[in-house]
Amino acid sequence: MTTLLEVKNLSKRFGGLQATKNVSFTLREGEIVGLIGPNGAGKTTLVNLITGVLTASEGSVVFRGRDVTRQRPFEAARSGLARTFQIVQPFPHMTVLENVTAGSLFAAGAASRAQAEREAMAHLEFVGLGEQAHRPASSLTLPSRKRLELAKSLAMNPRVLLLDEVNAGLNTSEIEKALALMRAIAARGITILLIEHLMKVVLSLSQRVLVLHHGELISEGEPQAVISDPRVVEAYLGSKFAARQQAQASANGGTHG
Ligand SMILES: Nc1ncnc2c1ncn2[C@@H]1O[C@H](COP(=O)(O)OP(=O)(O)OP(=O)(O)O)[C@@H](O)[C@H]1O
Repeated sequence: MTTLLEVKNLSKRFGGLQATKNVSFTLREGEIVGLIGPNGAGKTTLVNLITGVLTASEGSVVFRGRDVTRQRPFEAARSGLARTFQIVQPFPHMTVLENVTAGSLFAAGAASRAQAEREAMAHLEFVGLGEQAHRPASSLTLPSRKRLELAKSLAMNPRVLLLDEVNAGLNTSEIEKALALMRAIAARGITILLIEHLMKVVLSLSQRVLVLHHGELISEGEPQAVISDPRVVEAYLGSKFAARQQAQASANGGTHG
């Protein structure tokens, strides 16, 4: 699998606070990689560094073979590195459709406003917001705003999509729909880095998982190996989660064996 994104020794200090420290990892074409860790671990900071919202104190980001460490957010988006924001901020007075159309026009792929609108509508249908296209963005519920955020980033025609807690606040049936949506995005060939607190989502989607703690990458690998890593259990998952997983694994083993 081709390496798309290479993060090398990325560090960010805010005054005396080390938000990320020497973080290195790669994303390969077509992968879904989960990024987990406790609150304040540095996950959003990492996404901000990769997309040029923040400038790294040290380290580099290479995207499709090009050093993009110093690129600005709009350059990152146009180059195929799109992201969602944890705090969703649509243009409230614009309709849902207008919000996404702005993304299509900005990505410069659209030849005209009419084409941008057609593309935007397709993205809205894809994320399940087709029927709300003509409502003001401010009238959407939080889960729908998260879907709008997703449609806006898809309008950039990304190669890599960095998703920052797009599933927060969803109920059980909405989570099932969200899982299907993430899979459909991956099936389009888009590589996904998924910041996510819902372990059910992380475990069902990710081929690999990265774990940040106090700004450092403390574990990386296949999901099952990562969640049984004692450092991850101690720093993030807790012993109750580990015990539940173990019980579930032996129950499944019993069924199949
Ligand atoms: N602009 C900033 N200025 C100063 N400190 C910051 C800034 N942004 C983040 N931090 C600090 O950096 C650390 C990492 O924060 P970050 O938001 O990246 O964590 P996170 O893993 O995304 O957390 P959460 O799961 O709560 O979203 C925190 O201690 C946070 O307070």
